[in-house]
Amino acid sequence: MLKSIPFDQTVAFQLLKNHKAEIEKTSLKELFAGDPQRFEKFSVQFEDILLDYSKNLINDKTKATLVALANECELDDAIERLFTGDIINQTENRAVLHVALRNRSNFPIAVNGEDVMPDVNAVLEKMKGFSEKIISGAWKGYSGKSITDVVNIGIGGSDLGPVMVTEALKSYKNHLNLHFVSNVDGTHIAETLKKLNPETTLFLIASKTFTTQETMANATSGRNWFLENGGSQDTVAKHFVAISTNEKEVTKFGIDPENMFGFWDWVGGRYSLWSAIGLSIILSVGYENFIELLEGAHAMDKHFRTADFNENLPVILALNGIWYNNFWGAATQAILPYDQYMHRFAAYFQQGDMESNGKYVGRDGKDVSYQTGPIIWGEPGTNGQHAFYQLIHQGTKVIPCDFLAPAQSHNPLGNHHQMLMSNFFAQTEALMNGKTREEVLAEFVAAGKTEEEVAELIPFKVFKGNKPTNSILFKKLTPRTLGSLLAMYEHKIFVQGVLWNIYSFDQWGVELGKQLANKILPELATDATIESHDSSTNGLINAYKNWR
Ligand SMILES: O=P(O)(O)OC[C@H]1O[C@@H](O)[C@@H](O)[C@@H](O)[C@@H]1O
Repeated sequence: MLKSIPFDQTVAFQLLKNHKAEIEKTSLKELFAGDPQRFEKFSVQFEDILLDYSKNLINDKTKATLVALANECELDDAIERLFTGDIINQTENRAVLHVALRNRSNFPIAVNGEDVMPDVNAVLEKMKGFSEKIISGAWKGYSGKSITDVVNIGIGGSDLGPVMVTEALKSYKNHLNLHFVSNVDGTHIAETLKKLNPETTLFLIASKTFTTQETMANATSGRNWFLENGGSQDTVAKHFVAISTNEKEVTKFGIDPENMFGFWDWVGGRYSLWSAIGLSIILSVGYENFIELLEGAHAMDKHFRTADFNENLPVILALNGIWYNNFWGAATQAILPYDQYMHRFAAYFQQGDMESNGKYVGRDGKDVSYQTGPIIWGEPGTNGQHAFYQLIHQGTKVIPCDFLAPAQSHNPLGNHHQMLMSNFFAQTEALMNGKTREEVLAEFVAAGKTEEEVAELIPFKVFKGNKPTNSILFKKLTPRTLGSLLAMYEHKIFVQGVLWNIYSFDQWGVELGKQLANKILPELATDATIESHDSSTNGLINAYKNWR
C-alpha cells in the first residue's frame, strides 16, 4: 500500500513556490552565461542514452528542492513497493509488476507470497516456440500454406504498445506483414481484411479482459470473414489465438486454451507490451529482438531502483515535469521524437501518462487541490516544426518539450540525417535563446533596410525564448535502447503519480462512457424517437436516426 502524503503541504512544495519567484527573474540565457559547467552539471548518461536537461528553468537550488520534495513524499519507499509486488494499485487491489515481465535477472518477485517468475518465463517460452513456427513457415493454415499476415485485434493497451514498437523497430522486421485493428468503426477491419487471404492469415485477439466491446466486435467480424471465405470451425485453431488474462471468456469465444497466451491481473493494460500482448512484436521482429527490448527495460529498471535521485533519469524527468506542471502553470508536455520510426511514441505515452495520472482524487480519497497529470501530445520532427511549433515559439503558453533523437540512422541516405539532426539541435537552441529586437533589426539592416522602414514589423519577428526543453540523444534506435526509453518514461509517470499522491494504475475514468454507450446501443436498434436523455443527446440521436 502506498502512503498518503499531501503533496502541496510538504515543506519543499512551499519552498519551490517561493523559489519560482526568484528564478523567474533570470533566464535560461543568463543561467548558461553564469555557469560554464551547466551542461556537465545538468546532463546524465545511461548506457547509450544522454539526457541533457540543462535547458530547463532550474538552478542548483531548484534541483535540490525538487529532490527534497521527492524525499518528503517518500519516493524511495514507493519504488521499493513497486519492485517487491506490494498492492500499490489499491483501488483494484492489485500489485503492479510490469517490471517482473522484463526481470531478466530472474530474481524472485512474490505476489501474495508466490514467486511470479516461473509463470512469466513459461509464457515467454511458449511465445518463443509459437513465434518460431509462424516465422519459419512450419505452422500451416487450413489449406497447407504458411502464414504471411498477422492481424492483432485489440485496443488501448492491447494495441498502442505493439503498434508503437513494431513501427519503431521496423528496420528489424522479417517477412511477415503485421496489421493492427482497434477501432470499432467497421472501416478499420473492413479495410484491413480487403488486403488479406484467410488461408495465410493469423489473428491475435489481444484483450486483457476479453470483454472489451470494440475488440470482441472486431474479433467476431474477423472470425465471420474467415468462416465465410474458406475457413471452417475445425480450422479456427490454426488461424486464431488469444492473448488474455481471462481463460473463461477466451473459451466462450471459441478459442482453445492451448492457443491462449496468458498474463496476469498485476499487468496494467498500458504497461502490457512486455507481456504476451507483445506477441505481435515477436512475430514482427523475432524473439531475440523482443528479449533485447526486455533487457533494455530491465537495465533501466535497475537504474531507476538504485541510482541516486540526482542522477536518476526517470526521477529527473519527473521532477522537471512537476516543476512546470505545478509551479509554472504548464498544462501540457510535448514529446517530439526526431525519428520517423518513433512516429507513434507520443501517442503511446498519451495513454501511458494520461490514463495513469489523469486523476483528481488523491490517495486519501479527497479531491486534490493542485494540478495532476499533463496533457501529452507530439509528432515526429521535422513534421511538427512545419505544423505546431509556431505556438511553442511565440504562443502564450509554457510548453515543456522533450526532444528525442538517434545519433545514428538506420537509413543513412545522403545527408538526410545531418539535416534532421541540425533541426533537432537548432530547435532547442532557438527555444532557449529566442531572438532579440536588436538581432531582428541587425538582420533587416544587413538586408539593406532602415530602422524606420521596419519598425512596425519588428515586434512580430522577435522571439522571447526562455522555453524549457529536455534533449534525449541516444546512439541508435535498437531494441535495447527502445526498451530503456520506454521504461524511463513509464517510471517517470510512476514518480509523478507518487508525488501527486494519486493512484496511477487504475483507470475508472474510462468506465462512464462505456456504460452510457451500452445504454444507448439498444436505443439505436429501433426507429422510435428518443426522449430519455437531455435535449442535446435526444436531438443528436434523433437527427442520426432521420439520416441513416
Ligand atoms: O485489454 P482490454 O481488456 O481489452 O482493455 C483495453 C483497454 O481498455 C480501456 O478501457 C482501458 O481500460 C485501457 O487501459 C485498456 O488497455
